[in-house]
Amino acid sequence: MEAKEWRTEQERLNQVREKLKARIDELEPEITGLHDQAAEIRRRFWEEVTVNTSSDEEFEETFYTIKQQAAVLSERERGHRLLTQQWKSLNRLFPSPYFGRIDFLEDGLKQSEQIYIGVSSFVAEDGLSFLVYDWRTPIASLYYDHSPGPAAYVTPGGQITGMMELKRQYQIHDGQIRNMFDANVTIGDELLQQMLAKGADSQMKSIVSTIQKEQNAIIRNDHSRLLIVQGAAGSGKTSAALQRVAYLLYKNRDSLKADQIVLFSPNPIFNSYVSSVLPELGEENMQQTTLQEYLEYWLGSSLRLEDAFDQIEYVLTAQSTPHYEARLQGMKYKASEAFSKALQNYALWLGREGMLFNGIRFRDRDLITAEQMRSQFYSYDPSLRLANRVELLQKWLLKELSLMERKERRASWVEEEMNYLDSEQYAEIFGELHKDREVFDIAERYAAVYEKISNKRRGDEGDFDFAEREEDLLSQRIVKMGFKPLRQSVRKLSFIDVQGLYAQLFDDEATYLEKTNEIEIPVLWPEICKQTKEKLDRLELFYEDATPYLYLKELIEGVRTNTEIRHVFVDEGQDYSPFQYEYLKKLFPRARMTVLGDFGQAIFMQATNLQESDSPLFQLYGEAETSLIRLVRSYRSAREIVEFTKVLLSDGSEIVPFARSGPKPLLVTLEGGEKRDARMLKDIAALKAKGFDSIAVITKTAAESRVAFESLRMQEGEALQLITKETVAFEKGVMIIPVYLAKGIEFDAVLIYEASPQAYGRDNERKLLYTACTRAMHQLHLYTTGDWSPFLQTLPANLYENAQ
Ligand SMILES: Nc1ncnc2c1ncn2[C@@H]1O[C@H](COP(=O)(O)OP(=O)(O)OP(=O)(O)O)[C@@H](O)[C@H]1O
Repeated sequence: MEAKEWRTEQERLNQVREKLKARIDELEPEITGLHDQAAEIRRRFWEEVTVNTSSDEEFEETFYTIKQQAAVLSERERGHRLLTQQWKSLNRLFPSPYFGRIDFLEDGLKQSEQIYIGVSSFVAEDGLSFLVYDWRTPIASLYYDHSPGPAAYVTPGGQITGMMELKRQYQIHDGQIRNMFDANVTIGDELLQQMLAKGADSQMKSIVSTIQKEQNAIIRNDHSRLLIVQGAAGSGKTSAALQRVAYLLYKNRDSLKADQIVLFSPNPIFNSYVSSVLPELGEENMQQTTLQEYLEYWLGSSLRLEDAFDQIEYVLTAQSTPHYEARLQGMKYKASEAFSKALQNYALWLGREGMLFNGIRFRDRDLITAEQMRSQFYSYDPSLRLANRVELLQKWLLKELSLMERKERRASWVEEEMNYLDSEQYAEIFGELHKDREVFDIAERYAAVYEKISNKRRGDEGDFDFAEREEDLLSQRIVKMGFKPLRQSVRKLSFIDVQGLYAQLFDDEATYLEKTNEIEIPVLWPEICKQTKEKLDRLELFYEDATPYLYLKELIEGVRTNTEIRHVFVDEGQDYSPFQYEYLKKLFPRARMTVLGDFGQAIFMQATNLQESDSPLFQLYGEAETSLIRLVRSYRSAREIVEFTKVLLSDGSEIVPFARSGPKPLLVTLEGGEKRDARMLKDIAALKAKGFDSIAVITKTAAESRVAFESLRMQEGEALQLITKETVAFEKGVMIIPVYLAKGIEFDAVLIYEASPQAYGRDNERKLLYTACTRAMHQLHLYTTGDWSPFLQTLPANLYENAQ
């Protein structure tokens, strides 16, 4: 580019920075001023108001001055908050105020406008001219969606068309333009090249300056109830999702708060990996959770839930244990739509017969038996939904309990208890009584005044003496305390034996078919029943049972919902079952959903294909409200790695590598584990020397990770981090990690610990190997101490290098 052009741009940059600086300097005293004012108001709050409650008028006066004072305080605080936000965003802009520019001539206008785009907007003192446009403004979408030539963008007022005369990208550091490119086709590959050539980090980075057109469509999708993104490994799904959160927060800033958005992540480590992107963009983080956390929360403490990682560890390591096949069949079946239908039919059956209840017992006596509940339950109108009948039963139980409670006051244990109350309990009850007494006294005074004014004598009920009632009240209190847990458990619906109801499904084949109208069940059903029931008997639940169990619970008890949440994001969406989606939809009835995933990385048994037209996801909200966007360009890995990994997948042909070159993957064969470990340590040292500081040794399972960790450490592998399912964050360096915990994360170099047929031989292990290899950005090594996995043996030899 011409030197003159550079000079002009640098001058403009200097001017913008001067204005930024001036505004920052202007804001600082204002912020301090407001802060001090608010602090002062808080300090002297009570001095400024005179509290006087001697008469109604004084009380009212006091009330209003307090209210007024509180309003002044909150206004100062709000002002302070807003200015601080502004100050922060200006400071974020200062070192690098923008990354892009477009010159756009709108149809019908004579002069084109120069639009500079950065991470937030900056308006000149006149309050009208934008020196920098926020990347989320409607006009900024031109930058991502178009190349120079005819272009259009959509505003709330309609579409604006015109001609893009220039599209330019900048790399600016500390106020200096380091690089400048005029882009023509896509957003300059040069800048993207440079971004992608950088090293991996322990925290994900924002991609605002190089968002690609198809990613922009994900970010700005406003119309779909459900947006599905199927994208190859490294195609920027997670990146686009996080930018989308930032966009939604900006676009709906008056109505949407960050805590109304929830992201379901594959594991806790991923949570920390992505947690810095939004703050980097000046936004607060959304809520982040894992499905496991949610399931545990709703299940409560009555059952211990196996976690998804223990489940996958079982799938990958327990092949030779008895009844493995049955468990696998069970996992698949329990995640299927057929099972969800079966549960719905079961609920209909329960509407007619077979409900199970837990009787209510008190002091070793049956107060209300399960049988009584059952006959009461089935006495209600059978056309009512189960949940409505449960509600009626609950009301009935509470009423019955009140009647019983009243009767219970005369029981002999109550009198005994009164005598044996220890002083603390007595004091507590007496304290309560005292409060009652105050109420009682007021009522007495009121009644007396009323009597005098109306000249009417009150009825007999007012004529008692408080002292006489003390004993009565004491016994009332004692029984009430005894009944409290009973009432609480009725409110929590503990009288429904959900566990028994779920277990009863697994009694035997004939009754299962009868209760559910099912026709086809897994071949090894008897063994599946046995495993499920044994687990339940131990008050535990397999991971695959958790969602069906909660689903059944809700069919019976009614649905629980969270109406606060407006957007649900599900990352690694291929790992959720149709059941789990159904559950999330019910749980968040007011939310839109964005599901991001890659069926090529579906490593859990309950996987859902996201893109097939018969995918159950399309039925979730109906096809009319669902959009599917596919991402096929892979940005993470160097071209040679993408060429290699895409052939690993049987249907990966549509994955397109980004043109960034690196060494071919290296396949290293060694004799024995000791030699392999020694070679790996040597290779790690060499990779570090090349400047790679995020290196992962990826194993198939957690068990293998532990072995690898010990063995490499014994051979002097210094500073290795072992990553387990409990790890919540990681640092750059060398880590040993099972593949299912490395999901969604990336490393400069990846070393596959053992790529033998034993490790990656079965069909479901193909995707596991693919997932592991696609974590590599720049370099990929695979090791074996025997033969190579069949998935590697069939790869064309020109895709990799060999070493001994
Ligand atoms: N438009 C972009 N500009 C710059 N970098 C990008 C862009 N899109 C993606 N990347 C980079 O590519 C890498 C992979 O992105 P990301 O993790 O979002 O992909 P993903 O599709 O979620 O991958 P996976 O399915 O493997 O978890 C990241 O380093 C990300 O920064």
